[in-house]
Amino acid sequence: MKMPPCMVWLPADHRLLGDHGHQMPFLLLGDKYARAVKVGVEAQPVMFPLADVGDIPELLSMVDGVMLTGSPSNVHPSHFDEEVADPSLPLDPVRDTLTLALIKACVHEGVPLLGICRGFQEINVALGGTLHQRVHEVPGRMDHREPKTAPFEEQYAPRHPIHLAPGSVFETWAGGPQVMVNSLHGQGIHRLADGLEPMAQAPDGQIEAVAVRGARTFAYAVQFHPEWRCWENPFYSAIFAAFGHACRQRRSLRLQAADLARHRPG
Ligand SMILES: N[C@@H](CCC(=O)NCCCC(=O)O)C(=O)O
Repeated sequence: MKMPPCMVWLPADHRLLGDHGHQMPFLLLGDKYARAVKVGVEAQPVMFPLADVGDIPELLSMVDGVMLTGSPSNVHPSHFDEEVADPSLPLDPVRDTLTLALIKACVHEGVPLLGICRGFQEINVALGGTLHQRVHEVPGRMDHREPKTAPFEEQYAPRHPIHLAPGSVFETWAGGPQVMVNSLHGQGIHRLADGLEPMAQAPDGQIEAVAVRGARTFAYAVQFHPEWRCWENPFYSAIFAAFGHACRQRRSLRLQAADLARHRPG
């Protein structure tokens, strides 16, 4: 019997699109994230448009993993008891409401979870941590933002090294103690949530990868963008391959549970 594809949930961004003053709300998912799931994870990306917090238990029972994508929008600072530092930057409160609850559910239920950039920041905030709203204005920190007017190949090019926790899976995936990564973020971890363990740091000390302490399955997040042409980068592709392995493990358990339920008498 052909196994059904692994299903990975990528929550949508919410943006107003349009011109001439007429804008409509859209639900968006970046192609490169969906493609990284398709090619790197070998799974089917699903978005569940308009999903809300009450839908999480049922929708989680239908998927094998959750991937929280990057986004130009920032996590609303009210979630870490701050005022908005730069009102010119986009926010996405609808996404915040869903993802912050979804993260807790994934950790509680043991659903494989991968956070990328904004997703990395959401995981830290959901578990009680805080963010620098403008890393580049923090004394001693580099400017981690991308050159916005440069071609995408330059924006997503390797920008700085990260030093990996000795003996960690990240060191294994990288094949050594440090590796170059891209960098496209203005926000970053300030206070690390107690439930997270740092896995990598930039030369200026900025945390660049974390693991959920005591997780029963894959539960990692990265500040950089491994989805960018992941099939061309052994480190990036190793992250998605490990995520895919965890998703397939969950799929087997899910299908076994469904089979038992079907054959349960009465
Ligand atoms: N807005 C946050 C997160 C930055 C982020 O996710 N950048 C990527 C945006 C484009 C893409 O999806 O690749 C911050 O500024 O720190």
